[in-house]
Amino acid sequence: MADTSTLVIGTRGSPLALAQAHETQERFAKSHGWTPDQLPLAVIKTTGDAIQDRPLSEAGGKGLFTKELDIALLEGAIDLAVHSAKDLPTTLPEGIMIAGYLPREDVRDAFISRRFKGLHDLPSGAVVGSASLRRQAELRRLRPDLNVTLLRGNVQTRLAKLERGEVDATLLAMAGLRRLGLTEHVTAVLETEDFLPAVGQGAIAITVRADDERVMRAVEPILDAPTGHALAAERAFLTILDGSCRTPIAGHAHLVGDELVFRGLVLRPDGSERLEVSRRGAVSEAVSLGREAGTELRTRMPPGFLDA
Ligand SMILES: NCc1[nH]cc(CCC(=O)O)c1CC(=O)O
Repeated sequence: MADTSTLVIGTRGSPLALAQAHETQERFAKSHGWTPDQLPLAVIKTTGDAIQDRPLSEAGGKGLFTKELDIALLEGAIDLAVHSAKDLPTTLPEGIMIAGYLPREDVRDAFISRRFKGLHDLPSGAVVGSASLRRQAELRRLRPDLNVTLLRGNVQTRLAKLERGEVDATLLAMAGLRRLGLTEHVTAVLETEDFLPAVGQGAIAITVRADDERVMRAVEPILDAPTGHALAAERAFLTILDGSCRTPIAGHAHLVGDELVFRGLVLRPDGSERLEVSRRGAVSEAVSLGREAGTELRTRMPPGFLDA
């Protein structure tokens, strides 16, 4: 391994992943005065990057974006990995842990269209593309008259498909658009009350080797505690419901004063049914709060809901 003042950052190669890795370097520069050459980037291609034609839920789920980075961490080729928290599986491989999260970006989803001002201005039959089961199901629930289709690719690819007229509208995370400097494309921002984000949306997770205290100590000053509390609740909620990665699930926690306020929901993929839960509690209870919310939804779900 390199000397004590060098850490190799592992990242995927997509423009968003690179922006997140650069943000991590900048936060190290601010808090430690480290220059980018002390934090070299190792760009690692993941299985998920190669799959463009199918929903990832069908191809094998979230681990597709993390497996190669996990291996690089465990082999010592990198010292930390930078991920969109939203894309991290609930269970990580033995020997790897989440050190924490950078301060969260905007958690909301954006509505993007060239011709229509908002979700409710879309004419019946309009084509709305998304790769997210959660967004597809919420769209179908709010507007059963729309033609909701699969739209894959990275953020830029999706915007290009929209420009070419392949779809009338799409939804993307504000966080990614902000980090890429692409907010000029946003037509309307969907408030969390109306359109609940995915668990982890807007947060950047840093993973490390579970036994590497040197790296953990170095990373600690750039981590954000409020984001950590929110993510603890959200990920605990997801863990309880994660029976199938084909289930549309949303969950969001945030601090109000020193209290954690959480909302979560599950939907049938066709949008015909939607179950919602909310909880408030102390930050110290973040994990049990998330678990209880998940358990409540499980008990309220009709048989077969998760397999629909
Ligand atoms: N699954 C793709 C993905 N993973 C993270 C983001 C955006 C950034 C974030 O949510 O933190 C996106 C694109 C999107 O949902 O628009």
